[in-house]
Amino acid sequence: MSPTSPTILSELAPPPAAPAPGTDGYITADGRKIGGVLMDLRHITLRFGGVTAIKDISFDIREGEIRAIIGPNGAGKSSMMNVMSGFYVPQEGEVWFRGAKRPPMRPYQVARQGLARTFQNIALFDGMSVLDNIMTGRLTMMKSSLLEQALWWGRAEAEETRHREQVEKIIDFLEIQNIRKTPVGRLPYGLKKRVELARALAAEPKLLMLDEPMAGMNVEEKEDMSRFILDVNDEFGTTIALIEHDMGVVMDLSDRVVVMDYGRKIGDGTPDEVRNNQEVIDAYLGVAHD
Ligand SMILES: Nc1ncnc2c1ncn2[C@@H]1O[C@H](COP(=O)(O)OP(=O)(O)OP(=O)(O)O)[C@@H](O)[C@H]1O
Repeated sequence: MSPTSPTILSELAPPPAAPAPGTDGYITADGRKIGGVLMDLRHITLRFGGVTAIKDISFDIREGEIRAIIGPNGAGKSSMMNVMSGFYVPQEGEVWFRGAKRPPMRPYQVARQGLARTFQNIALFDGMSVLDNIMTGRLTMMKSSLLEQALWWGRAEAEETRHREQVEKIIDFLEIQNIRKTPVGRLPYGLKKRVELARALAAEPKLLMLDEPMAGMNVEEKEDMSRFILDVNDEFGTTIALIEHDMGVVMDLSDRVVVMDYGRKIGDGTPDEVRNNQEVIDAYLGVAHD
């Protein structure tokens, strides 16, 4: 591995113990409970050869929070999400999750710790039904052996029933009952994004990461997706980190916002604090948003 390239799919390592953090939380203006620190990113630096995508950035995400990462194109937002999801291991810095420092581990191991994500470009199986796509979200939770699954035997049968029940709940919650048998390739864009959200939720994550969940959507689809994000947070208590370019959506949904520019962090705070931060206005917002 080159010292100037991030480690991808790095060495297997046992997952650390995951005690819940004990720091104090707070109650939001709309009555939601925000808990202690769930993920803590400390002095993260990520380089691709000569390009420094992330320069010494630190921030945390609290339990129950909706946390946005914003910034202009190329600011390093997706790279940061890839560090959070374990896809890239940064050259410098530490990722702490549920009170423990995370050693280098494969993304599926990170997923087993309670992280799930959606992607900027939809990553679903077009030829498979909505239901089957969502079921793939539970793969990291399946415990029966391949033989048991092939023979539909013992544990496999009980497991499949339990997974199906959970998936059906999510289908109801996201109001996609009527398309559950439809191949994903036939769906309009907004619904595909909703199916991607459903698949991520199927993994029952503690931290759900959404990379541009509204990209390419019309106004109505954005309203629907905003409502679902709020409902997921409220109903399941899922902590949500999202990258989004639509400032109206970001300011409406988020409890706190991190602002990146050229790999640096130039702002971090509540939507009000961020939109009144002069460096953020100069670099990104241009004018303060109402
Ligand atoms: N795999 C890679 N190899 C080399 N350079 C990369 C790689 N991924 C990202 N970069 C570079 O790192 C910088 C940050 O890119 P990144 O995609 O994280 O930004 P972003 O804020 O998510 O941008 P956008 O809003 O356009 O998606 C850019 O200069 C980009 O060209």
